[in-house]
Amino acid sequence: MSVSDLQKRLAGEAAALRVEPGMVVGLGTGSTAAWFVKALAARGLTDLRCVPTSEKTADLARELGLPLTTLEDVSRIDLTVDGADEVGPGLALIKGGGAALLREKLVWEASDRCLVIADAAKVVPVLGAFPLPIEVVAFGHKATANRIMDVLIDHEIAMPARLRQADRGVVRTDGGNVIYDAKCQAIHDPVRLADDLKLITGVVEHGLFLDLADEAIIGGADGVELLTP
Ligand SMILES: O=C(CO)[C@H](O)[C@H](O)COP(=O)(O)O
Repeated sequence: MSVSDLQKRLAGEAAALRVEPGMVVGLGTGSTAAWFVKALAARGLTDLRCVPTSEKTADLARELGLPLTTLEDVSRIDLTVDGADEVGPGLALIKGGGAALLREKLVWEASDRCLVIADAAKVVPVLGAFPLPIEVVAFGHKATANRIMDVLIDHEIAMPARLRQADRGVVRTDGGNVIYDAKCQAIHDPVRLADDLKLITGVVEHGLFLDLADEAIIGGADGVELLTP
């Protein structure tokens, strides 16, 4: 197992210990969240109800016997545990590397507590080295991308956002949207950028998760470290 995988696993296992019987738990998406899901299933807690943030996580949770529910069927989620692509100052995050940002944000916003889990390499002094995912409605997405570019230029970001592709062609999210990844290098005003992106018609969501995380468990060389905003 690679060093980063080991650190992800440590963080996921530590987070699973935070879950109590009877809780409604939000299950994040990605390789770190998968460690959490496996460790949670291994605890065999009773009366859990789990809200997955993607079809992929739902499949894993189902396979491991975790009881699933949906955001429509629960009024609140007690605790959501999810990974991140970057963890910046104040626990401002970039998420969406796994294309689940919209469902993730919906689940996070319905949660009483949100716990981020990550390996140490994800902790950064300034957000933006990881390309910022922006989820866009497929209809007219090239026109929307032009308007995203205008906003990026206004934020002194010169690189155009790139349509996310995989081996099988353009990546579609679980909701059928496409993703543009914006190479920002450094995001100096994440709050203004988040607001400006949300104002563009056709932008469904972006991967800036600001003021949402309550705590982070970071896996490192010497075990786990806790971070708070
Ligand atoms: O936001 C996400 C998915 O949309 C993931 O949490 C993020 O990409 C981190 O993934 P990993 O744990 O595999 O590094």
